[in-house]
Amino acid sequence: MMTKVVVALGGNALGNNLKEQMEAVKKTAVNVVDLIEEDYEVVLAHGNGPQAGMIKLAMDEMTVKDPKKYPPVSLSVSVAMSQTYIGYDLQNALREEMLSRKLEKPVVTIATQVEVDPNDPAFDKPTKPIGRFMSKEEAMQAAMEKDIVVAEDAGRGYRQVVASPKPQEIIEIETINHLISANELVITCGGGGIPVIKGENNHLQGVSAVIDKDFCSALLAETINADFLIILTAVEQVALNFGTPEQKNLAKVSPYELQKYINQGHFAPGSMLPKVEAAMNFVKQTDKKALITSLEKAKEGLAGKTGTLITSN
Ligand SMILES: Nc1ncnc2c1ncn2[C@@H]1O[C@H](COP(=O)(O)OP(=O)(O)O)[C@@H](O)[C@H]1O
Ligand SMILES: NC(=O)OP(=O)(O)O
Repeated sequence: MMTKVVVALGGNALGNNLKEQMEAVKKTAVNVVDLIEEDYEVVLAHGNGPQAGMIKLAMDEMTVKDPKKYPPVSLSVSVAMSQTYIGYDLQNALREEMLSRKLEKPVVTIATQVEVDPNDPAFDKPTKPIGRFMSKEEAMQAAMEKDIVVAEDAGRGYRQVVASPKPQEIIEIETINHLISANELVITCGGGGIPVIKGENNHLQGVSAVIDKDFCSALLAETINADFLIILTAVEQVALNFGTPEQKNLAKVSPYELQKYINQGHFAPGSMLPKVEAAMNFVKQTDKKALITSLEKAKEGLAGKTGTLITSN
């Protein structure tokens, strides 16, 4: 039996704009195809914060200029656009990398909708950073002029923040399972999925939110019965006292210990916190393993040589 792994790609795997993304996905493809060559059954998910924010901002600016010609585009549609645009680049880079290694594996991006609870308290408190980073002054001006909420993002500058409800159910799960069984490389749950609520007559209504891709990847991993959830980001290991002289990297940690470290405030909200919470919840729910490491170290991490392994054993 192959080991099934859900790989969640972070911002550094995709870059912040079209040009950066085109370059970044080439390196991402090399690292992902390395795992496929090692006989892992890989299912890919990815973030979309910079991209969804960029698309929404561009659409809003057009609407302000000429609302008749350019009617407003909702955030859920911007998320849908970001899924396809990122999936398109990733899909192409993966296809090219696999063919260069004589691997014949079809690769497909699924426009994935994810149900959220309309009563999720997250709708009343925007926390998810999207779009580009701004200075404090720029952010305050944007908040006044564009009717958006802004907040400081983990010590890295200011960004727009939007509601981020928890993912409840992946609508296209049957298709995802079907394509995995058919040995396809599936890209799904991009940007945490298009957030929808169930309406009347089977209608799925998009809602104004961006789901956290780490939580959605954990739900995906649990739902498809994955053996491993791998969250790839810009750091090789999760750390205590991150960025201080007392920094201590974690190699192996139990959900119980992680909860203790979360309570002690070691992980920045909006950056490392959702990753450790998603990994911890997956391990608690399934008794399987999760790994947090960098894109470049994914293969070594799976071989137990680096990264932060979250396991109950
Ligand atoms: N305790 C911590 N240990 C390691 N990294 C941390 C910690 N707290 C915050 N970080 C920061 O969180 C970043 C990952 O979050 P982010 O960049 O938002 O994720 P993504 O890769 O999904 O875009 C790391 O690159 C690091 O700078
Ligand atoms: N949707 C989401 O979590 O995107 P980022 O990983 O880019 O923040």
